[in-house]
Amino acid sequence: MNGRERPEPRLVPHDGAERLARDTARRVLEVLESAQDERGEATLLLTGGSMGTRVVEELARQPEVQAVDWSRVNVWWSDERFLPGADSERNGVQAADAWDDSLELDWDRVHPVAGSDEIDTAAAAAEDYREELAAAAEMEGTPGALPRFDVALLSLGPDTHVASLFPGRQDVLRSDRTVFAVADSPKPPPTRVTLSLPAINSADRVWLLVSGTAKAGALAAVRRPGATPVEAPGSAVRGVHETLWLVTEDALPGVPEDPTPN
Ligand SMILES: O=C(O)[C@H](O)[C@@H](O)[C@H](O)[C@H](O)COP(=O)(O)O
Repeated sequence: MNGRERPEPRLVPHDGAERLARDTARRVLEVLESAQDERGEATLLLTGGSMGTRVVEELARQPEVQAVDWSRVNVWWSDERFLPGADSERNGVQAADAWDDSLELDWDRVHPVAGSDEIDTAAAAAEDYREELAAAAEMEGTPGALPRFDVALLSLGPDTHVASLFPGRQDVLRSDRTVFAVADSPKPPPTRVTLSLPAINSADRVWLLVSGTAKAGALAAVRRPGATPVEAPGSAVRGVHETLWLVTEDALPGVPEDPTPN
């Protein structure tokens, strides 16, 4: 494999959403533990949506939770809904509500996107997040404008969107900024802040969660050979070292080509 090639996505079917959330939480814990063993800290890029939140809820329930030093875990979001900071529809607020207090984070290492009551516009919130990411990269000595993400969790939308990168929009292809504002989102609320596709794809591992029959069409679309990022943004996510499509069996139309039972 040369430096620019990335492994193809690996499809991992699961028997139901509960198993998917639990097994993903265990995978996350394993990655965080080995990142901390390697360099003393670990960095998680979280997603919004119901599946991302379920995975967060499951973390504290796994035996492996003890192996992670939560005070040395950095947390970022791949997208945020531009709403007041405490709004319960914010991805950061939903994750904080799902977070078990026994996992004692250092809140200085948790990086929510600025809320609409803290900063004037989504564009300004995006710029602020861009700067915060770049400052973290500089502090840890990672070249470029992004810190090292050990794992990016994403959840596939029914229209194939990931984070706030929606199909049919050219901003899916943006590479001029690591973070930008999104207007007129088809999924409410309309105004959002998102990491760009290349920023998400800078993660060592990208894991795409796909749960339920309602996502079957979207999964088929991202698996279609030749799918383009604009047609199906979920098809274009690739981690540097690993991409997993962590799916429930009911999102699969039939027997997968190369199933890796879990
Ligand atoms: O802010 C958001 O809504 C998201 O980050 C979005 O990309 C979400 O992750 C998907 O729409 C899947 O959401 P579900 O897991 O709820 O289906």
